[in-house]
Amino acid sequence: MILVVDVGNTNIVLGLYDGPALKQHWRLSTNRSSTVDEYGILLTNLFQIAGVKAEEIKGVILSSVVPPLMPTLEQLFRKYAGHEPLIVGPGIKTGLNIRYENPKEIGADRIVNAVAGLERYGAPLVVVDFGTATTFDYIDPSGTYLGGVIMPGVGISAEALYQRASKLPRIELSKPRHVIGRNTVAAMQSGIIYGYAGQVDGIVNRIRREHKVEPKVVATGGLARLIAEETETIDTVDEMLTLEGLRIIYERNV
Ligand SMILES: Nc1ncnc2c1ncn2[C@@H]1O[C@H](COP(=O)(O)OP(=O)(O)O)[C@@H](O)[C@H]1O
Ligand SMILES: CC(C)(COP(=O)(O)O)[C@@H](O)C(=O)NCCC(=O)O
Ligand SMILES: [K+]
Repeated sequence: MILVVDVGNTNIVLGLYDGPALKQHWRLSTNRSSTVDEYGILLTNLFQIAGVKAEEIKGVILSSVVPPLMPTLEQLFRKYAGHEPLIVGPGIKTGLNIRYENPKEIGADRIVNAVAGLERYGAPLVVVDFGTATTFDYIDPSGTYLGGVIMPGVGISAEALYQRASKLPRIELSKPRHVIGRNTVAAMQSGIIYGYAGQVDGIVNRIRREHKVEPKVVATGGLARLIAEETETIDTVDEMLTLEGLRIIYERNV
């Protein structure tokens, strides 16, 4: 079995693959101050609950967009999973042809999503990842990664309203029944959810026009399902896309 790990700004998602089959997956919060042993306790408990022995793990692959956590995580997998993790970054074979001005600048999660997306859905393709930030990645009809769009995430957008306007509360990210809110919370939920869906459709339609393509559009990330239901342009939600990409990249490097 191999352990795949995606470190985002909000969550660390782990998956355990037996060949191509995802056996288990877990979500931890990304805590920049947790120690190796604190994460180690979590990992050990998760393995124990799932009935997995550390010896069964043949390798670990890690993608991260949180550089300060890297030393802790590298040590974590050395100490608690018995492996030096393969890190998605310079020197690794992804099989993806990239045309970003500076490929080193792209978040590893975006590369991983593009690899899995291309493998599963083909090109042309847009992958939308609803994480702390929302990212769009565009792969042209020839299968080349061209770049994309980064916008404030759904959670960040809601948080900004609460932080900056005295009378606006923190809200639950759920769909209101109507677009016209008749109280503050419903009005804010409408703005965030329906507004966000409109932004996503706006970006995808702009990509279509600028590139004269009809790409397949796949969404992933913590909040994908909530928003995708309200959009007109997202075709599929694939929650495990990032984990799948990590598994594919691992196999391309062993
Ligand atoms: N299964 C879930 N259901 C609902 N919300 C979720 C779920 N997982 C994550 N979220 C929320 O989605 C947001 C983005 O999460 P995630 O995709 O893990 O971000 P990142 O990759 O940046 O760490 C966060 O606000 C998180 O609380
Ligand atoms: C855009 C991101 C912050 C998204 O991260 P996430 O929301 O998954 O935590 C991350 O992919 C990142 O830090 N990217 C570097 C800039 C770039 O991709 O060009
Ligand atoms: K992510």
